[in-house]
Amino acid sequence: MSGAETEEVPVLPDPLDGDPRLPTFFGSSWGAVRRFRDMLADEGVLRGLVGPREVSRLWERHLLNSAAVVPFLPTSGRIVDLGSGAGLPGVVVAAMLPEAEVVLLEPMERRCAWLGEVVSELGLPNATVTRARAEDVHGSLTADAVTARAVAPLDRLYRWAFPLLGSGGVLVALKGARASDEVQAAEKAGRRLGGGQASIHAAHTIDGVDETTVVRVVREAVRGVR
Ligand SMILES: C[S@@+](CC[C@H](N)C(=O)[O-])C[C@H]1O[C@@H](n2cnc3c(N)ncnc32)[C@H](O)[C@@H]1O
Repeated sequence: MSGAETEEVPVLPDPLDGDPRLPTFFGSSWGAVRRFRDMLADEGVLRGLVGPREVSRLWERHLLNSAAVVPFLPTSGRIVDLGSGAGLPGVVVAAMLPEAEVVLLEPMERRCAWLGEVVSELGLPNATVTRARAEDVHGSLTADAVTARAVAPLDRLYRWAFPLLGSGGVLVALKGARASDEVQAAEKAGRRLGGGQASIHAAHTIDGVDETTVVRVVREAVRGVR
């Protein structure tokens, strides 16, 4: 093969594919989550929404990682997935929390088209797609909770997410190993914007799968905050 040709990435099997603990873990959302996994592995890769190397770790790195936010969310009300991208964690959240209304907020047209197809294919009546940047829907979109994965550093997330939340609303962000540094660095900005104390959690899904770091912040004061 000449150097100019596209590199073929061998698709390795996902060690968790076929693991009997997955249907048990996902319960009634299993069918939808399983179909979402297949869509990501096929069309998601072809359309450049997921890297080919991710196919062998879709369960651990993406789907279980997304499911890890669910225990930190309200089970009803409106949840906005800010910067939903390929639908992570929003699609998984919508499948697992059928009583909640989930808004997949994403500015990129191509990703919104994908999200619309996923919602329709999975038959998720509680999920909708909104094409916008978070800062452009301040004042017109409100939420009881906002989720965000791999979108922006915390201080920027506070600026984008808090105006969507009323008092008592929660921001639930999936973060990496440096979450506590980020929390510290963003503390002043968070307080100024009406956020309470951020808590950091190691979220467990199934044994043998890396825990996910979740940062949860409740929005306290709303009046007078800019
Ligand atoms: C790195 S991707 C992560 C996507 C997905 N959350 C995931 O974990 O796979 C970041 C996403 O945030 C979106 N984004 C960037 N700025 C945004 C903004 N101001 N408001 C809403 N979404 C934004 C991008 O279009 C992109 O789809």
